[in-house]
Amino acid sequence: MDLHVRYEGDDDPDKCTARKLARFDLATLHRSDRATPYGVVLNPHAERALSPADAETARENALVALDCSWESAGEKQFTIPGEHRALPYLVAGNPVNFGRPMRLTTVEAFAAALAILGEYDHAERVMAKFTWGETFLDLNEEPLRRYAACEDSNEVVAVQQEYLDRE
Ligand SMILES: C[S@@+](CC[C@H](N)C(=O)[O-])C[C@H]1O[C@@H](n2cnc3c(N)ncnc32)[C@H](O)[C@@H]1O
Repeated sequence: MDLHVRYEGDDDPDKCTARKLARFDLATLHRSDRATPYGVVLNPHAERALSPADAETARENALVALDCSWESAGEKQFTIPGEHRALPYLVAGNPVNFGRPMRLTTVEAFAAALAILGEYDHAERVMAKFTWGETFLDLNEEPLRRYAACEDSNEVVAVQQEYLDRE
C-alpha cells in the first residue's frame, strides 16, 4: 500500500515523523493538495471511522495523511481530495504525547491504519524506524487486532465504545 503525505511543513522538521519516513523512501511528501494522490485520507475530524472495508480503496489508490502541527490541524485544514476516515480509539506511544488518546504522530496514524487494513507487516516496517515504534504497536495490540477483525465502520465504532467506556 502506498503511503503519501500532504506535507504542510509548519512543525519542527527535526521531530517530523513524515520527513523521516520520506528519508527512508517509506512515504512520499507533497507540498500541495493538487499534487497529493486521491486515496483514503487519515483525518481525525472525519465522520466515518476507518475499517477493513476501506482496504481496497487504499490499496488501489493510496493511504494519505496530513503532516502539520496539531495547532493547525483543524477541520478546515483537511482539504485533500479522497475518502476521509478517522482512526478509532488508540493511544499514542510517541514520547511527546505518550499514553494520550488519539493524538498520534503521522507514522503512528499510518501504522494503525495499515494494521486495521490488514497490512501488519507494513505497519511494523514503518514503526521499525522509530525507537518508540514497537511501544506503539504493543500498547495498542488488542484494539488494533479487534478493529482489524471488524467488517465495517459501524463494527469498529462499537468496539471503540468499549474502550471509551473504560476511560
Ligand atoms: C497533526 S499531524 C502531526 C504530525 C507530527 N508533526 C509528526 O511529526 O508526526 C498527524 C496526522 O496524523 C493523522 N492522524 C493522527 N491522529 C489521527 C486520528 N485520530 N484519526 C485520523 N488521522 C489521524 C492525520 O493525518 C494527522 O494530520
